[in-house]
Amino acid sequence: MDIRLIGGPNLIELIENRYGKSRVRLVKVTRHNGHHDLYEWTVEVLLEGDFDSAHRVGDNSNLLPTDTMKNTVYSLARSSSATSIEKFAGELASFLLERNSQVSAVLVKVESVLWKRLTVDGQPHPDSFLRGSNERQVTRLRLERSRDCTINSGFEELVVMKTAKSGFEGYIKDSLTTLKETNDRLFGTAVSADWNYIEAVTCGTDIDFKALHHDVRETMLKAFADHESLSVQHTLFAMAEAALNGFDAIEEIHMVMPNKHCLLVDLSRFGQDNPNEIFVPTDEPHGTIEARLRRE
Ligand SMILES: O=c1[nH]c(=O)c2[nH]c(=O)[nH]c2[nH]1
Repeated sequence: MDIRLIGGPNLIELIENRYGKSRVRLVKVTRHNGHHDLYEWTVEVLLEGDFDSAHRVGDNSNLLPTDTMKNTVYSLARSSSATSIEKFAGELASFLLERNSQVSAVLVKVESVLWKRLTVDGQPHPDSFLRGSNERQVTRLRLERSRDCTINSGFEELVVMKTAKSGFEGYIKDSLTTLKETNDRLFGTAVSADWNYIEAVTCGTDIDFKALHHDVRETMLKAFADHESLSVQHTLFAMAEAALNGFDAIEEIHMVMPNKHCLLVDLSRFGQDNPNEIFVPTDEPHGTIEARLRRE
């Protein structure tokens, strides 16, 4: 079959487009009397709207430069009193919608790395901080001109390990199976979870997003720790189920849990036993377990 087209030019439809600035990084210090607060955020801002003529004929008259969007992030960070990434994302989206009639929707993603206050001589230090881990809080907010708003929040790379109550047995065995069944293995993972807030939360003005995030995370961690795990899939479900049962504010959760294998070292070559004490942690290859859950 000849798949080349013959005939004249076609009418081409621009089905979808958005543009903006990514990886806008900022550190903000809020100087209170007696102590400072520290935030490190990475922001992405994308606009959707009437940009047909820019793509079709190079008419830039409807384009707000992405450079201006970057400046808007910094300027708003200075004037805003938002302490949660959700509030800041909402303010940024509203600001851009109000000033740009050609824009139909604004998408803002904010990632926050975790700076913890240093404890010195048993006391929280007023102005020194510790970068704990690579865990990030993330929010993705979409604000439409109609004022419809969706907020998806969560965390990435929350690294955890269980040294008991984890096994993997009863799986398919075929001619290529080498994995040994076990009812006692290490279960290490870097959890990424994101959840959608219900409309009442998204539109609420006095929602404490930081407290909500903290409580959802704690609930998931407790489920991880307490779970009698028959597989990563089993524990992922238990963690998401605990969050969905614990928080009416959440309607759907998406989770990714890589299985960071720890392989038992064979010490019999040295005449030693190895009762599940010495392992080799491996980065690659790793299992990938992913699911999306919601309340029925
Ligand atoms: O919890 C697990 N789930 C799997 O699907 C799987 N596959 C595998 O090789 N090990 C594991 N562990």
